[in-house]
Amino acid sequence: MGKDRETAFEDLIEKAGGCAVIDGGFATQLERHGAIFNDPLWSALCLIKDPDLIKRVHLEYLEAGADILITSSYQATLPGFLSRGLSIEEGELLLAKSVKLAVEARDSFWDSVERTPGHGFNRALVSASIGSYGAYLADGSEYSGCYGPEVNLDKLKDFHRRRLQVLVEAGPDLLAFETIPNKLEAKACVELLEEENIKVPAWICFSTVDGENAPSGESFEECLDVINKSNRVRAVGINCAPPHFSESLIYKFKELTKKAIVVYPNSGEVWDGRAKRWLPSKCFGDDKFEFFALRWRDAGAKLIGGCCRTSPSTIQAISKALKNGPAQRK
Ligand SMILES: C[S+](C)CC[C@H](N)C(=O)O
Ligand SMILES: N[C@@H](CCS)C(=O)O
Ligand SMILES: [Zn+2]
Repeated sequence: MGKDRETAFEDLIEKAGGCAVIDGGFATQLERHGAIFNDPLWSALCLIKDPDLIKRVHLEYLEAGADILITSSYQATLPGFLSRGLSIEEGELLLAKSVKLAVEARDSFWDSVERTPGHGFNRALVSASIGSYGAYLADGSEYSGCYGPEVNLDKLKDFHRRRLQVLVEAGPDLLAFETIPNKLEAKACVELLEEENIKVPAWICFSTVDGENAPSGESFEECLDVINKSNRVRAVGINCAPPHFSESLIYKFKELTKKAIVVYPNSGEVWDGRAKRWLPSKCFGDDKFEFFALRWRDAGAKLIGGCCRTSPSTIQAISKALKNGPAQRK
């Protein structure tokens, strides 16, 4: 990996004025366009059924001002694809395709704005999503951290290994481990990055349900201890948790790590893993995200975006708050 690629992450944060904007809920936006994910593959179904829609949603987030696109691979796994009758080769092609679609969207968007004076956009980076084991289980355990006694470190590493290799081979700028719910899985990710000699900069994000600890009940102090040992992890934070938890967690993480801090909360709604639906609960709108984004930046976050149930308009509100938004092209 060349020097430019190694520093692309830090360079982007600097170019963005000290705080880069991540995109918003990806599955959410696919669903708004009519995709249906009542399925163990959840949004990865779209990689099979409607890849053009994936590209369209990436473009919508770029238009909204996202500096970083997260790929559609959150729940795309080889065992998941195999259980649908696909071959290993077909599954690997779909994983690579998730990166390709985001890179194509980024490149075509950048081609279209690059020469417009004062456009206000940055050339976005593509972060390959690696959802937790709990996401694959599709039983809500990315929010409980309860993987059961038979799941050990080796099992988690085996689960993540081949997908990680295929995604890295496809050439993303970054890696996004998302909704990690316990220390064991954080350790598996860290060890895997080392064992596989992964040079692509990674972030690791935890979910939380109490706003203080990982969903497993383990403290972030012990979780971050594991992560701080790795130079391959460049940022750490929280995703898909209610936004009102973010500020105090940024302060907590600042005490626990020197790594860049990343937050991309959901809307505040709660996922019912059994019923596979979002429960109506306290929900924060775009105006609140605009307000919160400044507080998160002031608290020290370097990457800010949205997760489930947020949309391009949420990202536009965040971008407006953090950098006066991109010039509107419409
Ligand atoms: C981030 S959650 C809403 C993703 C969906 C979940 N893993 C499931 O399949 O039920
Ligand atoms: N990147 C995924 C995260 C789900 S928690 C998405 O936005 O759909
Ligand atoms: Zn989410």
